[in-house]
Amino acid sequence: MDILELLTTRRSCKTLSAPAPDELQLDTIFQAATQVPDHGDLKPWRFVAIQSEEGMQRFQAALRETAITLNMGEKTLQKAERIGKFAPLVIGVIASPKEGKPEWEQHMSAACAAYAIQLAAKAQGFDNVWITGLWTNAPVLQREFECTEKEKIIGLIMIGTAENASDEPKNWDVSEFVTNW
Ligand SMILES: Cc1cc2nc3c(=O)[nH]c(=O)nc-3n(C[C@H](O)[C@H](O)[C@H](O)COP(=O)(O)O)c2cc1C
Repeated sequence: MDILELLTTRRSCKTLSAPAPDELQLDTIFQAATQVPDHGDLKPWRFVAIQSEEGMQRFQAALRETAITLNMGEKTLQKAERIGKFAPLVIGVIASPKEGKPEWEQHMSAACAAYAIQLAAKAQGFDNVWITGLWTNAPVLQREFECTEKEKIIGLIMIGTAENASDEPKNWDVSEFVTNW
């Protein structure tokens, strides 16, 4: 896919099934993720790739535990089950700030890595969506991802093959967002 076409038409997808990227495609995704702007070359990110049966079970158990611990009722528990089976590949993106540059800059860099994951997956024919919510904020997944106090899970990128056609590109009138000097 042409890169400008990708950038100007990309949409998220929330109905994902197998296949997921293979090992080589996944490696390309991580090459893209680590090619992002990075002030001070601090590499303020790390990733957890969840795709094995055992990994998926661990992920599902963490979501279930989150819903139970937060005591948010049956609906949340059902949501946990749904998200646990959402996609054949989940990449947890963790902002991992280092000493040397402002923390907010490093979080931005990690966010760029998350977006690069989305783009590199899409460029190889795989749809995806970036989610967060109570799952990434609650302590259970932070414990499972072995996050330090400074680290933050900034996204779960759910990746797979779209079950439905992509949504239309947004085609905004960009003058709404742009001031010309
Ligand atoms: C940091 C971040 C967190 C997000 N968290 C969620 C989420 O928890 N649940 C959700 O449905 N969408 C979430 N989204 C939005 C989706 O990833 C997606 O952008 C949205 O559904 C719009 O689709 P589009 O990307 O095709 O415009 C999040 C986006 C970002 C950037």
